[in-house]
Amino acid sequence: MSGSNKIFVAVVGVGGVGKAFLGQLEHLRARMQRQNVLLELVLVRRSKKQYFDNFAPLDISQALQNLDNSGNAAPPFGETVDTLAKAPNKVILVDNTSDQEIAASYPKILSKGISIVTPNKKAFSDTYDLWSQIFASAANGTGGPKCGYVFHESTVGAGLPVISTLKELIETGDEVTKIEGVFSGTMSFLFNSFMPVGGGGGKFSAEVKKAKELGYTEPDPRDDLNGLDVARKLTILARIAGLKVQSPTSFPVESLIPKELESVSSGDEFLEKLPQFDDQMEELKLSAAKEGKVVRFVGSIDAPSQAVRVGLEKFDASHPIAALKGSDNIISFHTKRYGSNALIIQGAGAGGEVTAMGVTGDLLKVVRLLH
Ligand SMILES: NC(=O)C1=CN([C@@H]2O[C@H](COP(=O)(O)OP(=O)(O)OC[C@H]3O[C@@H](n4cnc5c(N)ncnc54)[C@H](OP(=O)(O)O)[C@@H]3O)[C@@H](O)[C@H]2O)C=CC1
Ligand SMILES: N[C@@H](CC=O)C(=O)O
Ligand code: NA
Repeated sequence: MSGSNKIFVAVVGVGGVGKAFLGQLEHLRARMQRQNVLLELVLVRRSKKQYFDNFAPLDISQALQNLDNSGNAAPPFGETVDTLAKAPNKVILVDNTSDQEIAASYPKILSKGISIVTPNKKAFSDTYDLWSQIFASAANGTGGPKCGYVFHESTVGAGLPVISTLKELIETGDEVTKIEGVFSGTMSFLFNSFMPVGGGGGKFSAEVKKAKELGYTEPDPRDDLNGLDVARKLTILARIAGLKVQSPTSFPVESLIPKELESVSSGDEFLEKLPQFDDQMEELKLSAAKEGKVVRFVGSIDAPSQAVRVGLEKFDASHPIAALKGSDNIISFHTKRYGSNALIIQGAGAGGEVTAMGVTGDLLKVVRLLH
């Protein structure tokens, strides 16, 4: 197989999503090989360790053991990027972390010709300036053919085709007037299980622990409960829709973090103390039940007024949002073309495998663009 048919893959972050991604990479590698494209895993990295053997291909099924047993202390991330930029083949960097510093270096990575696929929301929902720099440095932005490509489907709705759908609506000339729905797998799971239609449900704090165990929450679940994870997703969608949203804190975001726990120092301490506030959530449940309703955590973007909001809302039991199950997201695109019947996307919005699917799908898009 000629060198030009070879593409190097470097994986940073091997938690819930990263592990599932490695499994899917193995499957994709076998498929691509039949099409004469060789995907070679050449680097794996976690927070403190890195395994890299001068671009020698790693056995994907052994990569995690190699990292943990034979990996070296991770060098500064910038050094790793400089090494990857010298690769004899095209490189795709898969960022499966939620690291802000890695996210901030995307423009530099792309301008060195390295492509990026990622579920990390940080870069795309930070300042508008960083957003502009990323797409000014990307071959699928305005950066030119020597730059890398960037795709981030799993930053909204995990593997659900939310970003690709919104882009296609816009690129084919539709006018998006409103985007609304449930954008968090964690929040969906919490309210569906703590406040199900018809009554009952577990303690709120116990459901938060379950959501973490199921791999739905951010590494620190406070990033879900403070509404910021949903605010980041809405910032990303609003920007794709053409709104110059400056940051995920530039519009109203309702937090579910009890005032008394705002200053606790760690996620573990937060989870330990959260049961003390279950009564407050029970009150919320009872007051909605008195009106025959349930509460859900939703978000919306109104394009004409440029209004974005994130928070709790009450719904009748018959509403599709009230009837969601598990970690399901539901996202409605109201557009000129779709008229009074919105285009609706629904399905699991969190979890390792479904999130990795969006990342692997993005990797495939880059592979096709590079060939
Ligand atoms: N889980 C989900 O359902 C979804 C997640 N996402 C996004 O996917 C990303 C990963 O989530 P998830 O897998 O659940 O998170 P995890 O906490 O399970 O895994 C994070 C991984 O990133 C590694 N990591 C953290 N910081 C660094 C760093 N500076 N350098 C190298 N590696 C680092 C961690 O290292 P170590 O192993 O050493 O701790 C770990 O392997 C996040 O951005 C999240 O927002 C998006 C959609 C859905
Ligand atoms: N924590 C997030 C993970 C996916 O983006 C969520 O619960 O939706
Ligand atoms: Na998605």
